[in-house]
Amino acid sequence: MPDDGHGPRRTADDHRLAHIARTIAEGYDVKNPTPANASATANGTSTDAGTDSTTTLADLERRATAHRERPAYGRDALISCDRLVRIFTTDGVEVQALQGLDLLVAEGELMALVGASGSGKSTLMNVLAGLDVPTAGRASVAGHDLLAMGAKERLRYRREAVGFVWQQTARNLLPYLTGVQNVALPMQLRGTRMSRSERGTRAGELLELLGVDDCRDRRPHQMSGGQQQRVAIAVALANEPAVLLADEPTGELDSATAKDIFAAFRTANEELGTTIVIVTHDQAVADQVRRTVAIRDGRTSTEVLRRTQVDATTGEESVVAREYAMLDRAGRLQLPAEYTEALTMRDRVLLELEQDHIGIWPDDTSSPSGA
Ligand SMILES: Nc1ncnc2c1ncn2[C@@H]1O[C@H](COP(=O)(O)OP(=O)(O)OP(=O)(O)O)[C@@H](O)[C@H]1O
Repeated sequence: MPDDGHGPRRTADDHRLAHIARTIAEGYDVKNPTPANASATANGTSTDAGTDSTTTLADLERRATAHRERPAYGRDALISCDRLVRIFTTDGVEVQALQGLDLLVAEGELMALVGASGSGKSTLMNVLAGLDVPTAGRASVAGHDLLAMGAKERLRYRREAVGFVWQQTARNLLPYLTGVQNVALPMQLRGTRMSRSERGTRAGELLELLGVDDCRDRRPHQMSGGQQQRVAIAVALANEPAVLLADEPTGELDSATAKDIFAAFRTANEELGTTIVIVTHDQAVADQVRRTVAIRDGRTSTEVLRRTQVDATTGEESVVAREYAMLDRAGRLQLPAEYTEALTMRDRVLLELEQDHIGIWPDDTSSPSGA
């Protein structure tokens, strides 16, 4: 570019170049760099749109097109949470219960959510259940935008798209109705064209599927805690929701009963194809699902995936579990506390890109020998 001593003079092409760069930077989410148009530093901050002196106009146009045409985040997922934030304000004090949480759940999954007390699990479940509205971010379930729903759609969403089972058995069932009446009630409230006897038949079938047909004519106080929870699952499934949410459904039960309840969720998942998300503290429950996502400080932090492996020589089956750390769209990675503590990693770490992995070392410049 010619410089006449009054600063660089811009040609028409330069203006076009600058315009395209702006388009990329604007349409392009700086928190969401892709290798094609930005890079992430070790602490997760992103650089600009990645232009340098060798970038040509054609490069920029290609990047702008690629950005426009990239598939939307979570497009194929049944549940999609995109940088979800929920801030509670009580007496002027702010609590960030969800701090940019990302989560995708595919249709037909049965997954567990775990995390320390106060990590944000119930807050997330309340958002997914349509009972609470996030402060920022995006969330959609079965095509419903949870931030944009009006009151009418929200009510319909809660009646038809999701079913929930709470920890407190008493919260799930109406005490003066029998098992079959409890299950038939959501169908009645939904206003389906089913006749009373059709509703009764479907309710009976669900109770049978979940192994509690003997609770048909009993009121909740005549059922055990485990039976109440299985009837509660039938209630939650009454309107064939796309998603079943359960917040500590085995929390009030002994471990043998908890196992039965989990088996009932598995039946619902396998027989009806319902997508199920279960919050649990119970490691035995978490161990029985293919995918367990851990939440830490209002964000998804690690994920355990289990798969069945068959020994080639003996033919024996075993379950192999692998733990993964979540890499968010800004390139941020939350390292497990036990790893960072074991190597006294704090504040800053050294990164090195290898051919098939990234090495992470403690910052040796902060030690006297490295200074
Ligand atoms: N309505 C509310 N008002 C103010 N703060 C809240 C509210 N609900 C939740 N919080 C706060 O948000 C944070 C996350 O709470 P949440 O109930 O989601 O955690 P959790 O992981 O479900 O915990 P637990 O396992 O104990 O149920 C906590 O610090 C909690 O005190």
